[in-house]
Amino acid sequence: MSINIYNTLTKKKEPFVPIEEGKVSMYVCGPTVYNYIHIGNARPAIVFDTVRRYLEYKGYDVKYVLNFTDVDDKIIKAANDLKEEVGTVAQRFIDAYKQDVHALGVKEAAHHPRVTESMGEIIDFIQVLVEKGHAYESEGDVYFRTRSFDEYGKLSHQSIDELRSGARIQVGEKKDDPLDFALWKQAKPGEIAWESPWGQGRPGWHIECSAMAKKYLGDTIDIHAGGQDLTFPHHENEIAQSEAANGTSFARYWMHNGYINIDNEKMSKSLGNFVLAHDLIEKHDPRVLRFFMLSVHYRNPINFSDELLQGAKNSLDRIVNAYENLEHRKQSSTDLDKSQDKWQAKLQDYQQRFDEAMDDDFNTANAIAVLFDITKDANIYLQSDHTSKEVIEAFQSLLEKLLGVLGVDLVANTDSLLDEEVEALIEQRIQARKDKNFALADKIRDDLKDQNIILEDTPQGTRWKRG
Ligand SMILES: Nc1ncnc2c1ncn2[C@@H]1O[C@H](COP(=O)(O)OP(=O)(O)OP(=O)(O)O)[C@@H](O)[C@H]1O
Ligand SMILES: [Zn+2]
Repeated sequence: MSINIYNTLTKKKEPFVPIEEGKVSMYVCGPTVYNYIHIGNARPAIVFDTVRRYLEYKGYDVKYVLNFTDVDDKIIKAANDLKEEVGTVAQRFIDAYKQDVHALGVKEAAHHPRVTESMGEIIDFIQVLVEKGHAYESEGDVYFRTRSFDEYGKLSHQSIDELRSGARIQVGEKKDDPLDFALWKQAKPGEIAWESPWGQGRPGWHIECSAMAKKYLGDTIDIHAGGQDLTFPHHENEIAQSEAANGTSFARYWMHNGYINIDNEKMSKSLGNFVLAHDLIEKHDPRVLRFFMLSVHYRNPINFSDELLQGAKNSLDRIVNAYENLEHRKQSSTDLDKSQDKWQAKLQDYQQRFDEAMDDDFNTANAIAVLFDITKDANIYLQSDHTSKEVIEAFQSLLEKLLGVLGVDLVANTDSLLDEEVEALIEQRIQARKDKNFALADKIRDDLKDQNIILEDTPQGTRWKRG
């Protein structure tokens, strides 16, 4: 059976057919890095990582790209408030993002493009739009001419007339039509800026994703994803820019996750009703947060509460306990068990049911229900007088494999080192080298690498970063 994906573009579940057999290109809109992420921001990171993991489990080679918006109004404001450089603030929160999502079991992306490192591609992209008559300069700004793109509104299923009736030109905007949007913004005095054919300025938000997706994944990508609030205007505008410039379809499947709410209101930085992922991870095993997110279908809203999180913890504990009981029982098990075939067949059936749930638009809630059934059966099996090592191992390896698809390790993840711990290890390594204990120095370097921490020895000393 094929994987069916709910496509926001068609409002239907459609069988997934990649552009190139066996390969999937996936672009996920990443964070604007001016603050720590809250658990709402963690939701797209976790659900689309799970989509990726399932595609990989099904044998696809997935190229996953997630961008960082490292210059925009909010970051500039944060930098001014903190009296720091924009780049310093952005780097701090990129590191924090990587640390948080790594702790949450999110696999590393193939590329993490940043706006400030993609200025050439962004300017070229805007130039093509200007040349093709889809964009115009106005007093140092450049705007996309929305009415030049006939299909504008197709993702959010709104007609251009409906959209226009609600739009107003804001003070300071120099555009012809209220629906036009900025591709390039002239710099205000003293603001961070880049040189362009239209003078000093910086890109608008939407254009970065069109330019970076093209650079890393080509004109047409398989899956484009993000939170539901990005559907309009961000993704609508990405489609307009990319299809107008490239003359071909931009993304075949558009996926959007639902919100994490608090008291039925969207968790957001601006409302101040947020729980930082970082704080939650310090108090709870990060696997619980991941498991909690996946216990609801990704398109449904989640109303966050401590009780729900506790419920997820109890559920995960049940699975982990069964796994550990299997481990204990393994030693006293023999190879002689006549019921072996029956259990092996049952386990195969469970895997099939898990796959069916995931094939149905990545229904992790139903997939987790299958994991509970396996757990229940494992407990029943453990009550038999005679248990077979092979059946025990089959139970364990199925649980490992299927939880692995959900990105949940059966063994607690202790590898999210704090900055101070990394620095202490680096000190130890420096000492080891002074002592000519190169074996220890290399071991520390390798251990850190396993934790996604890269060391760089420079004449000024050892620098480190999260990979
Ligand atoms: N409450 C939420 N539930 C689920 N996803 C969310 C929530 N808030 C933001 N997202 C998603 O998080 C990702 C990161 O977005 P970004 O850093 O731009 O956050 P944001 O939208 O500015 O957050 P906020 O709304 O808190 O200001 C986006 O895909 C966005 O759709
Ligand atoms: Zn985007």
